Amino acid sequence: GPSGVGKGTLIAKIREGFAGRFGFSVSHTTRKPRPGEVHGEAYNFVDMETMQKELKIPGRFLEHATVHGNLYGTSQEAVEKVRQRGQICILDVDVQGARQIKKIHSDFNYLFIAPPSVESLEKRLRARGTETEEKIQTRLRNARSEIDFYKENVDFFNDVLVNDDLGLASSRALDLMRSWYPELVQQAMDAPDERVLLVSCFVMLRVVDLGGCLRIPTSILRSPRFIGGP
Ligand SMILES: Nc1ncnc2c1ncn2[C@@H]1O[C@H](COP(=O)(O)OP(=O)(O)OP(=O)(O)O)[C@@H](O)[C@H]1O
Repeated sequence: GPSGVGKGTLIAKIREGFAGRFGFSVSHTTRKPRPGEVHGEAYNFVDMETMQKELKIPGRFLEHATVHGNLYGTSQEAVEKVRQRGQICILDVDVQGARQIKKIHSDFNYLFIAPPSVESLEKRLRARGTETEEKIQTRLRNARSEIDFYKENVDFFNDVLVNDDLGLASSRALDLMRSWYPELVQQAMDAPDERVLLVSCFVMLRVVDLGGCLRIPTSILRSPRFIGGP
């Protein structure tokens, strides 16, 4: 999706929603870090000369693009690192990047994040306060062409998500991940639940009570949760 549509925000929500199950591949970029962005976490920040050299190495990058005068790229190594940790890899790329990756990996899932309108996108870019007026205008022009690509190539994407209300969009994103990766649902069902905790409490209370140190009222012990009775 276009710059400022909320890709980073929604990726964070997905990763929070399925703790440890999704990994974010770290892209390379020649753009300058924004305040608070850490090298190797937000991006691998490199200079133009280094990036151009690395792009010439066959198989080093899955995709690369020049966006707003800066080079961005996803290395094969970044994706492999995430997979080796047993995580589902999320790639945060623009439409140009997605088109290159799809030539190699048609088996990946492609999600287009759309703004409710170009006007709302403009508001968000301004509110984020990270761009100059000139950059905002360039990003809006690019956004219009990305939205046009989506409209003309709906089948390119496995799905589209309109990032309107953040709470609703996040919950739709989580539902979509559950439908794409059913193992996420299975793992949640396999996780220990409160019944295990209750049984442990019961066993502990019984042991303590047998020692005569604790008097548990019989009304509690007879409650249906305390299966063993007094
Ligand atoms: N649903 C939403 N409603 C209002 N504001 C939002 C919503 N989603 C994200 N934002 C805000 O919009 C701004 C842009 O979001 P974000 O940085 O996640 O976009 P992005 O698509 O990752 O942009 P870029 O590609 O430029 O990195 C941020 O300030 C974010 O807090």
